[in-house]
Amino acid sequence: MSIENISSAKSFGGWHKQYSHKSSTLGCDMRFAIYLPPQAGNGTTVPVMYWLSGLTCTDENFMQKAGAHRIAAELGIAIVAPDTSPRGDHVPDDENEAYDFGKGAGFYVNATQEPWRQNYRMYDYIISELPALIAEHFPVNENTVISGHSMGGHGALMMALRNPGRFRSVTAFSPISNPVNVPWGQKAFENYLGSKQADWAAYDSSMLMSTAQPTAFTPALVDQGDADGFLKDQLKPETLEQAAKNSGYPLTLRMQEGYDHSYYFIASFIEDHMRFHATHLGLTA
Ligand SMILES: N[C@@H](CCC(=O)N[C@@H](CS)C(=O)NCC(=O)O)C(=O)O
Repeated sequence: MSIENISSAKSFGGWHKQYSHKSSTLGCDMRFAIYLPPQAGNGTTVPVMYWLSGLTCTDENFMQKAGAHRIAAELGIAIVAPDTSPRGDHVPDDENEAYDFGKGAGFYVNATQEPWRQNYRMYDYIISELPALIAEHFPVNENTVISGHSMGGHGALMMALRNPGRFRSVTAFSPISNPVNVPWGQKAFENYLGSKQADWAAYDSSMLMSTAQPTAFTPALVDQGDADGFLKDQLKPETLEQAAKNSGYPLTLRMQEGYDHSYYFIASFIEDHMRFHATHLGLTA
């Protein structure tokens, strides 16, 4: 599978690079970004943190705003930031180009409904196609962790819950914790997955966590700002907390006083998240 480099910039002794490639899963050209820490290369492979962004984002928001390169360089962790949906003029979008559905809002699911199902297959893209591409082209090893924000926090938790043993640890900022019960999730799932709510459960972190078996536990850290304007209606961290209590899941959920939904919040705590991952990757945190 070939990839085309579209930008390179040295950062904290490592490299931030953007690539485009033809995605067979999504049926379109896609862009992703990778941060390679200075330890990567010359025979040395490094672990990877996948970062899943939220609504309206591309590969750029996290890389430009989170301030994660310094700590990734110190710990020796590569970061891969994919886009949040399929792209291109031939890819269907919300009829009103709404920010919360269609392009920029793939919700990390495999759509089953027309006209979305040909392109909107972000679950398979993140779980299968992209990691294979990263392993083929970059000095990374199989040790993988996953994090995300909001829609991407839902994506990160859901992917860790559905793939026991795949990720050493998972963290999320302000995740959409119970998408089947909030407007963002209901709009996306109804369109992508159809009106049968039973088909939505496989993508709901709270439902998955509530019944998780101890053999399938992945250590999880979630931060949520208590001044987040989306907290009450869209995010529902209390549902995730209850789910963890039900199954005994190793979830640490921290309410952070005064923080909102923005990248200022992410930048304030990303170091904690990366050190949490480093501990579970067996690196010096
Ligand atoms: N009302 C906002 C909702 C979208 C939003 O808050 N997106 C979050 C993720 S859910 C984000 O990361 N935005 C991009 C950024 O802050 O760089 C908008 O229309 O942009």
